[in-house]
Amino acid sequence: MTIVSVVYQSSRGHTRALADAVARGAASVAGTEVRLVEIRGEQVLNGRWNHEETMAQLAQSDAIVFGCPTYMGSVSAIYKAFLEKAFDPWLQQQWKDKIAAGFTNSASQSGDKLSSLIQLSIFAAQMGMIWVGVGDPPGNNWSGGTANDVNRLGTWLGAMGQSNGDQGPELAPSQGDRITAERLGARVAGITQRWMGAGAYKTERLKAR
Ligand SMILES: Cc1cc2nc3c(=O)[nH]c(=O)nc-3n(C[C@H](O)[C@H](O)[C@H](O)COP(=O)(O)O)c2cc1C
Repeated sequence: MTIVSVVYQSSRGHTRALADAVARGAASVAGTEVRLVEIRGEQVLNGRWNHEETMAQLAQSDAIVFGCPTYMGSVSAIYKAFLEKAFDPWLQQQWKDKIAAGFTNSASQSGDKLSSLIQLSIFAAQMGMIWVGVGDPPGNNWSGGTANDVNRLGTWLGAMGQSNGDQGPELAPSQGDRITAERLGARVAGITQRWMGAGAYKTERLKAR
């Protein structure tokens, strides 16, 4: 079994919906154990995040998928406090060569969400991890497109979700965003199996048009 952890923070539930989708996708790959881990505000004390059980779980993981809402154009403060705790495993290069990926969610179509994915990917690079992006072509970029298209926000560094501020997580993010996150989870799990020598990974190709 390879272990994929999805470690996320969510205040209103939209990012949780994406985390659930990533976990669902990873679990669809046979031989993968998925761990869904929530970073919580009450775990931050005097500006420092800590939760030993979470850190122990992450140390055991072959892949870690990071996700949080975009707040003021960057990762949420609670999540940043968690990222800073990773200075401890960094000292022993504990997460080096684990597979990594990321996702974020915000209210605006852009909302400067890319900034959060850049932040997460730089973090993963600092940790010596191997970053996996979204492997899907863009959707919703033509007259017949809809928010239910796969990769409807046209992003590759990580998965994005857009959630209207007046809708709860039962409605937002869109089905397209959820499917994109699910497919990222499956991609991470498959690549992790190949990386760990535990299984084959078949690259999807598109037919010539
Ligand atoms: C403090 C704060 C800052 C925010 N900053 C942004 C932002 O920069 N861009 C954006 O599009 N939405 C922004 N939002 C909206 C949230 O990203 C959005 O409500 C998101 O769905 C919250 O995710 P959650 O439901 O997982 O908590 C902000 C919300 C809050 C509370």
